[in-house]
Amino acid sequence: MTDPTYLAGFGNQHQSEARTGALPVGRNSPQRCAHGLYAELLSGSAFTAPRADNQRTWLYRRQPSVVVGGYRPLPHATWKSGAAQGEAAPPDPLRWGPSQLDVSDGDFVDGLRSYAVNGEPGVGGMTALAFVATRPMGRRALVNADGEMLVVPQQGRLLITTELGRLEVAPGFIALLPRGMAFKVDPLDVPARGYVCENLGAAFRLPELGPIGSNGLANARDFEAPVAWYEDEAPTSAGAYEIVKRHGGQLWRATQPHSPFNVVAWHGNLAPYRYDLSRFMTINTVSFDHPDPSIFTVLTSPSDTPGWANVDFVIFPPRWMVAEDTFRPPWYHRNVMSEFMGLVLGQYDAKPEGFKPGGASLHNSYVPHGPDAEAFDKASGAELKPHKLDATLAFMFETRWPLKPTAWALNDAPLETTYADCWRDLKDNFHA
Ligand SMILES: O=C(O)Cc1cc(O)ccc1O
Ligand SMILES: [Fe+2]
Repeated sequence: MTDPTYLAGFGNQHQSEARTGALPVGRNSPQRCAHGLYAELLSGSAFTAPRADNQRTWLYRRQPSVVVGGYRPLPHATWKSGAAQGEAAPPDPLRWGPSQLDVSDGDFVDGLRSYAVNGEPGVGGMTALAFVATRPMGRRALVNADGEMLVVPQQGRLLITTELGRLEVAPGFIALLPRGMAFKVDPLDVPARGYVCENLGAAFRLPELGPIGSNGLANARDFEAPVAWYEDEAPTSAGAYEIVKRHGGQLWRATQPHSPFNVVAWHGNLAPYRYDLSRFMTINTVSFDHPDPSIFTVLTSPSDTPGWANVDFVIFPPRWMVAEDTFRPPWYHRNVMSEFMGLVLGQYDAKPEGFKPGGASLHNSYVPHGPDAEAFDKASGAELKPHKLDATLAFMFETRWPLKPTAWALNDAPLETTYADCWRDLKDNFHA
């Protein structure tokens, strides 16, 4: 397929029509919509949320979403969400090798596996997941009524079809799929692999820039929403669609005789996006010391306490290291926030050898961690010339709530049993 076209800008009041005249002018709910369409409102916030946080989109579609059969439970062995679906595990650092690509043939939904969970669906928190997809979802769509889905492809391109249109993403991009909006994720290369953050809290937004000013980090104009697109099929020839719904921390399924991708026109500010992470304007020290990683925040889901994110999406992109008289990799630390990390490509400076693309780590609340012994030795002796960390892309889902690993993560994923050994050779070098 040709790359779909896009509308630029995060949070804008976008509008798009796939048939001329399908969008009503100057009103949302005309007595009769053009082309025989139905008007439907999708809200992302309470009606009375402050204007700056208010999100909603009007959909003009061939049939409304209410035309769907009754839902029945759909078992899923590895997609867990909410602290109640996690396991009690010792407060050790955890690390996994690349998530398995050779799981049995399946689509994006089949291939979702939660590493770690917190919060409660419908209340807040997040889930860190791996996905693998070896086939398209076909006539199957996912609606996550519990949370927004942030997709981080690691291997293989994806075509994501949403009610508002189509997005193509490759490794190095992210896709943001609003809570409650139907979508399907189809691999353009197989197998496709990556990570997902299921955000059960407030919708992701761009972080405040404070003294940075009015530009920088992820710039709003670089986020791309899809243009309207619908499956152009005759009602009689269509065949059933399976709607898989995430609701209350479990899956449900129903069938409907028509495609949910039947929105001919839409307008509003609740939209899916893709974002090319290479557009991130990275800021770092030009003097000394290692800044807090919050300086690399792409998107944040705030909690009700200012500054304490339900989840931050943070990246470690290619960048120049120029700090003088500084230990340049991350410092040793223990944080109240919990850190789930993944690696899209290359090496991560705190663990150049041990952390593999497609792998993951979990440093839970107050679990001590930092550079492995090899990275410490190298960085302590390095000549501090300007140095480009290149061909690398790591990321972190950082959350204020402790994370619980899942049974899959502890028993079936490629969990390393000797991770903590990477710090064993950090000797007592004290000399009085
Ligand atoms: O632990 C990690 O590797 C993530 C991290 C990176 C960094 O530069 C500073 C703090 C931090 O938690
Ligand atoms: Fe950390």
